[in-house]
Amino acid sequence: MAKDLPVTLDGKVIYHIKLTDSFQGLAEELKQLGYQADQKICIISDSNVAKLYAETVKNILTKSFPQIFCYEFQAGEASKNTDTVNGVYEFLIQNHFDRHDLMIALGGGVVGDLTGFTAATYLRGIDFIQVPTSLLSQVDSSIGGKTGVDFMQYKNMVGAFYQPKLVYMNLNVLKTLPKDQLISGFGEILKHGLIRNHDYFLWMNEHEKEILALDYNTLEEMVYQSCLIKRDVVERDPKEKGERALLNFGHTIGHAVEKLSDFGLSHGVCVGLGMIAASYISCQQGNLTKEQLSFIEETLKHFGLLIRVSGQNPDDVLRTTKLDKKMVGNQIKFILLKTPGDAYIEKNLTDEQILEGIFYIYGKEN
Ligand SMILES: NC(=O)c1ccc[n+]([C@@H]2O[C@H](COP(=O)([O-])OP(=O)(O)OC[C@H]3O[C@@H](n4cnc5c(N)ncnc54)[C@H](O)[C@@H]3O)[C@@H](O)[C@H]2O)c1
Ligand SMILES: O=C(O)C(=O)C[C@@H](O)[C@H](O)[C@H](O)COP(=O)(O)O
Ligand SMILES: [Zn+2]
Repeated sequence: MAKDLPVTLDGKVIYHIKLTDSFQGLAEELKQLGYQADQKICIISDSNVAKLYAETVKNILTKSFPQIFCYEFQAGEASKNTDTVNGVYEFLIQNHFDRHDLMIALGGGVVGDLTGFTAATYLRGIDFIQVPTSLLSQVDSSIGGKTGVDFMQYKNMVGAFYQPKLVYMNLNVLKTLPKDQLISGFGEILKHGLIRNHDYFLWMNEHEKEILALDYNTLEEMVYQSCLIKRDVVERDPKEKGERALLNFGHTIGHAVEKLSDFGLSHGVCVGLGMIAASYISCQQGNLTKEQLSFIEETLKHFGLLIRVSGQNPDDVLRTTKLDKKMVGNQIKFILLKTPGDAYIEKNLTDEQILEGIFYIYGKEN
């Protein structure tokens, strides 16, 4: 049975998040949304996902939508940039895409962020839908309309809030996802529990075995609960004026580690490290007990995430953290935990306090 989560903005349902076990229902969903046979569709995918799923999706759609085009780019974060966007613009122009046509992001967060940004800007905006295929993109990046690309090594520096018309996921594609990418997804999932729902964090602990064994029903419940948390936050604050910033828990330091690793460490792993640093700072602030910090560390470890890292200089990490777009004046907007399951925005941390958190994940606790 498919699961359906509507996303409401300004009192109106803007799109639905559909959790299914195949791509078969996609053509029907598009028809229900009013798309017609004379509209062109451009499927954007990366080199890994295209090989596995582009043909299948194309075949499913062709009967109802005969004008299907596929564009593929090299997989990886290094492709999430304006050069790749230019390539997509060219392809759309060459194939005469107009404002009534549709783009489909078939892939992980890189494909989703890049396709969404291209859709937001091509002809001042054409429709797009998200068909997320990585765990991370199913639980996080396909929802909420943050689109964008990296610029000069700065994460997500150029982008737009632009909502998809549909988020349609086939959970069975997780079977082909490499293990390290599954682990990356756990980073954002555990983040959802830590910022908003401690019971969900505990549920993850209790269901670790079934999750790691990819038991379908448990995975479906996990993805659903995570989508629910993210959906609720972005509905209340679509443009990150307040509460949505909590979704950045672990990202302030995490983005710096990600950049400094030259994107060699996955997004979710870096978010995990950032969450450990932020949890340590939360502990130093007197919010979390040492036992709570240890429990968070153990949980991340069980799901294959890193809790310590090496190879970078903590001072460089602090410097890079301070180059992030989340700076307000000279102050970093930092997300801390009041308690597991309840996060808040802290704008008054000193460099020394942040550095302590960074030192902690580099195994150099004072
Ligand atoms: N917009 C948002 O709200 C948001 C939220 C979280 C993360 N992000 C962004 O998302 C990106 C990370 O996304 P990601 O982790 O999906 O990375 P990704 O898109 O690079 O995908 C990870 C890898 O898995 C492969 N892959 C994807 N689905 C597969 C499948 N079913 N089978 C086999 N291989 C598959 C991809 O080809 C890629 O090699 C980052 O750029 C991050 O900044 C955005
Ligand atoms: O949706 C959000 O809001 C998030 O912050 C989700 C994050 O997991 C995601 O990595 C997001 O892309 C970070 O956005 P940024 O604005 O900090 O670059
Ligand atoms: Zn993230």
